[in-house]
Amino acid sequence: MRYLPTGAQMKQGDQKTITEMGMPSMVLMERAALSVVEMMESEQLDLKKVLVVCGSGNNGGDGFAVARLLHLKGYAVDVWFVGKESSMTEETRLQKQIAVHYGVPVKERVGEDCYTVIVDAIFGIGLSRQVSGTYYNVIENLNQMDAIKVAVDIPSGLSADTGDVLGIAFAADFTVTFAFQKIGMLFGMARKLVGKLVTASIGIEPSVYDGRGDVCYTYDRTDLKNLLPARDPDAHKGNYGKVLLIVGSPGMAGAAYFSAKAAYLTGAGLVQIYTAKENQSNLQQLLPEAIITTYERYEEEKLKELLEWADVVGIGSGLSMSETAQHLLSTTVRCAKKPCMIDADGLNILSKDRALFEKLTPDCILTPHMKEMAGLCGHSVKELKEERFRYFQEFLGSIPSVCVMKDARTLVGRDGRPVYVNTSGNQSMAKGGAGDVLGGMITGLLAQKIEPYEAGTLGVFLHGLAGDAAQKKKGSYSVLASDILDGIAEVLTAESTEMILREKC
Ligand SMILES: NC(=O)C1=CN([C@@H]2O[C@H](COP(=O)(O)OP(=O)(O)OC[C@H]3O[C@@H](n4cnc5c(N)ncnc54)[C@H](O)[C@@H]3O)[C@@H](O)[C@H]2O)[C@@H](O)CC1
Ligand SMILES: Nc1ncnc2c1ncn2[C@@H]1O[C@H](COP(=O)(O)OP(=O)(O)O)[C@@H](O)[C@H]1O
Ligand SMILES: [K+]
Repeated sequence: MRYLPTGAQMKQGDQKTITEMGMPSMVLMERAALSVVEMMESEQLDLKKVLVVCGSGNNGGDGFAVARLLHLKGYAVDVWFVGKESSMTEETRLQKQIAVHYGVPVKERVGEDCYTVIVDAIFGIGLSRQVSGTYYNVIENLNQMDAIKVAVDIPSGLSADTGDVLGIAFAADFTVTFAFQKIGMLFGMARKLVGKLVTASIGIEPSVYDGRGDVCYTYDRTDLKNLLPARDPDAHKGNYGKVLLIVGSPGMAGAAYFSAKAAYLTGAGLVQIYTAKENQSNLQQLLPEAIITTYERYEEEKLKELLEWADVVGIGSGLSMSETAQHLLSTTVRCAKKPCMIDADGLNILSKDRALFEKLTPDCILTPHMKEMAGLCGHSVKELKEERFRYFQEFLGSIPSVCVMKDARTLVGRDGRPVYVNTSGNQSMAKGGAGDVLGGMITGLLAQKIEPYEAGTLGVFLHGLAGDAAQKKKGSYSVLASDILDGIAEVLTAESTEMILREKC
């Protein structure tokens, strides 16, 4: 698990380390600078002539320290100080003095010199407003220079909170960020402007955020072993849950297939699909492992019997917005009284039926993509993209359920729990059927008695890993939902092989 702080939260982490651990600010800065130099050397950058551009804040202080360390290693370095003397922090003033004492040339302007590497230490997480005036011109100028570009902590001009470009931003080839990747680096233009990212440990420990519900987090592959439910050698299929999937409509057998197969591949014990009669023979051939039950019209008693049978329910993928679909959803939400994943058309129906929306329970998990989310919360997709955290939190405050807001960076949350930000997955997954697979996976995890919030975070993470495995085989263009299904098996096979090896050791 890895925290993803905002700029302000990172500052609190710095301060806590300084005041509570007694770690001097100058030591943190030295370690930050050392990590930048280490990256530049290990990446074998051409350090023939380096320009370090420093602002007046502590980001500039890091820059002066980087320049001094490079100078002492014998590299030719110039510092271009573009900040204001009057607004320098105490640490930066000190770093500037030290650099000057060691003989580092500090310039007020740069002329025609050619540099092989440019280090950007103008603004870090303290950027608080639009970049304008001289700073704008400097960054514009640096972006036009023909050199390898290295950003200290975050490219200057990028918001550490949103990834927005505040006027203009340094376009880095490499960024060395300190202690934690900042949340903004995952969104918007940041993904293009950060370049290759190195997260350097400088003495600020993750424990600075322990117990805080407001700091977002993500998972890495190494977390998987602690997240997956154990498989008991004495188990029978009943141990891993009975899944009822109310999915698919005439012409939408695929959604039923993808979600049911995904539930099985993720570990569910038994999967029953309740779908339109027209899909029966197709589904029986596609997935003989599933029980297929069908309807021609809405039958309340039959549905209630199936809801009684199930341990968990998944509803909505490819369901359509027909009257039958509306009855199916309404009865499920009102009567299921068990964990229930609601996807796709289930969500579209919910956004039009506010009385039903009010019946959502803590056992429900909604999986809207941005357009479905717009329908549910009443904000446009544009607004959601611009202020995704604000509207997501607002929505969580209005429901007792878990919400998985799907996008290139999917968010998972529940009111009162921290927001999970997914960092697995890739652009090859922007294809029809990928969401059906996710819905099935989450339902499969619910069936294994994982709580809805954890089923959401783990399901989304695993789904992305499965997409990454698919992309390795099929590239960024040709991945189909069925390749993501294969990816689930690949990821879980690798993980269970490791589990077996660990048990034997
Ligand atoms: N002890 C610490 O606090 C540590 C800080 N570190 C570095 O310090 C950075 C944060 O330092 P600061 O909080 O001093 O902030 P910054 O160095 O990011 O810059 C803030 C300064 O820029 C000004 N400013 C903000 N936006 C502006 C704009 N658009 N136009 C003009 N001026 C603007 C602010 O008024 C302030 O003077 C981190 O990113 C990191 O590089 C690291 O050395 C680790 C330890
Ligand atoms: N660029 C991307 N990067 C990472 N994940 C992606 C990307 N594009 C799509 N996905 C994932 O693929 C899934 C698509 O879901 P959805 O839009 O509901 O698809 P469908 O309804 O066609 O099945 C979501 O889980 C989303 O997070
Ligand atoms: K910077």
